[in-house]
Amino acid sequence: MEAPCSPPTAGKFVVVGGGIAGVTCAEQLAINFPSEDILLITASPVIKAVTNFKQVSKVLEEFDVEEQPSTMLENRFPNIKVIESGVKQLKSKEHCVLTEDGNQHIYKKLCLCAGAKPKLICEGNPYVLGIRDTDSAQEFQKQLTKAKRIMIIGNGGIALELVYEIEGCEVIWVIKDKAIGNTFFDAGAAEFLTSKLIDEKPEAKIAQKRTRYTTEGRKKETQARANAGNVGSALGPDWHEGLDLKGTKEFSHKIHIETMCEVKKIYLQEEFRISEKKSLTFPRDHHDQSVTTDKEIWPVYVELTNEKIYGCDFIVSATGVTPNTEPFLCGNNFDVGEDGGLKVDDHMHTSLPDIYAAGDICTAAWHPSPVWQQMRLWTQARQMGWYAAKCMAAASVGESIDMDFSFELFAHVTKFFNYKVVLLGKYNAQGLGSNHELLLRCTKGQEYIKAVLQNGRMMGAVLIGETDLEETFENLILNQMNLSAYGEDLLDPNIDIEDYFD
Ligand SMILES: Cc1cc2nc3c(=O)[nH]c(=O)nc-3n(C[C@H](O)[C@H](O)[C@H](O)COP(=O)(O)OP(=O)(O)OC[C@H]3O[C@@H](n4cnc5c(N)ncnc54)[C@H](O)[C@@H]3O)c2cc1C
Ligand SMILES: NC(=O)C1=CN([C@@H]2O[C@H](COP(=O)(O)OP(=O)(O)OC[C@H]3O[C@@H](n4cnc5c(N)ncnc54)[C@H](O)[C@@H]3O)[C@@H](O)[C@H]2O)C=CC1
Repeated sequence: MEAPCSPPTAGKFVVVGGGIAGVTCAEQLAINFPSEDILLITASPVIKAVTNFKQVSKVLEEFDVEEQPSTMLENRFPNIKVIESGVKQLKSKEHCVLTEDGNQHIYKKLCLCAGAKPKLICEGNPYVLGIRDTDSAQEFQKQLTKAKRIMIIGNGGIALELVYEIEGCEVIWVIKDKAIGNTFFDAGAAEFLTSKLIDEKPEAKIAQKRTRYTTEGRKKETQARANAGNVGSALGPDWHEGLDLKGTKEFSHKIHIETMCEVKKIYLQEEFRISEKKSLTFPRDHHDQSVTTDKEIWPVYVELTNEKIYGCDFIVSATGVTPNTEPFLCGNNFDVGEDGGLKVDDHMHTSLPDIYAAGDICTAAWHPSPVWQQMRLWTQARQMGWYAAKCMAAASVGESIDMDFSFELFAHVTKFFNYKVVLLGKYNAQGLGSNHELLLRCTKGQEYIKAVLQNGRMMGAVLIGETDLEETFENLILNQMNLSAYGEDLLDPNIDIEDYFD
């Protein structure tokens, strides 16, 4: 039996989670309350720090991410104390969290930033891998060095990055949709990108550029993980640049895409032999020789809903994430979103008193701006962590603050297939129904530009390549100017639209 928590008189600001959301929140609290101790409780001793933060435009931001030992955070902010232990229980009525190391911590205000974990298609199958943190990425790399063929399930960010990066191994990519990259792109953008996948060898890998992983403290981390059974922080931009993603063979892309289907059944080798079913060879095109033969015996076989069966060395389930809410739910009556996240209002407050949440763990349940939506991304984890701290600080002195400007417009800048990709607002016309029009400009191998308009106003955009249009488009979406008079001139390459609107 645990000792009961004492009443919340001497409570601190407590933040749970050492990812971008938790660290940003703790840092902001430390700045707001320099004479108070801020407690950051995290299951792993390495924390994620945002460095080289750059506000590229009003809402677009870029930054590097560093994995650092938690002592570095304590050195930078002497009033932050990091506790390296997983939270195993929350007693919200008593304002208290219990950690794996047997201690309890009283809070006056708590922010839960425990992130999310991969939502695997077949939990517990040793041949199904998910990628989330440094350890799972390294495990994937290790398996890949022995692999001749793998299967990737899913059509979001991780799958897109992997299919482009993996070399020397056959990849069967299974997607539910007609076109690749459904979480980020429509069919037009997908076609633009697919040509890059098929026509071209991947560019030479540049040295690890943006995410720097320190090795200090890793032994300790493994130990903490073994005790707590928790995952580390999520990887982020350029996570694969430090990994050599090579299979056993010497060739670049060998990808076969199975569209509009899902996994029906996974067979282990012996199970498959007994079933007497037949598996397919890797589909080869006219100028291509398959490197695997009909005679291969695979450790695992996958039957798809289109009845095709392929054998492979292992399967990557890149099928989204589930918020890490488990240790916090028992005995606490949180409102939980359909996606399993803790619902938060426009002040990042959950449904329980004095408990806030930010980053991948939460579900934005406020009435959003017409051109913003939640996506579980690095940038939103930072923005939410920062804003949650501001709200906690204001509430603790009886004040309230306005919603941060970053929630006015969805803005994401990333890289796919070595192209710069900028997504703004309702970039895929999400929720706009049929009442919208699209303006497109595409130069094969160079750029793909799509503007989404509704009633003459720009609602979103996809910019692939070095288009230099992000700031102008951001302004056009924010100011909701009526663009009807400009028609297709808006994307005419001979018109300098920056001058047009300045
Ligand atoms: C492979 C990969 C690539 C990605 N690439 C991009 C990208 O290019 N751009 C982008 O914007 N986003 C990207 N993302 C998404 C991005 O990484 C996440 O949205 C973001 O990092 C979430 O931050 P977070 O702080 O909410 O959670 P996390 O980073 O998951 O941090 C959660 C923290 O909570 C701790 N924790 C968990 N449970 C407990 C507990 N019970 N007690 C105490 N501590 C606990 C964990 O140890 C961890 O420190 C990528 C994700 C992955 C997996
Ligand atoms: N460059 C970037 O911005 C990147 C962002 N990320 C983020 O990291 C997180 C994890 O990435 P992903 O796992 O790729 O998630 P995701 O949410 O981006 O994509 C999940 C994909 O899996 C598919 N899917 C879901 N269930 C399925 C099933 N049972 N069978 C087949 N397909 C299924 C969905 O249709 C979707 O295409 C996400 O929040 C993502 O946004 C990841 C990599 C890169």
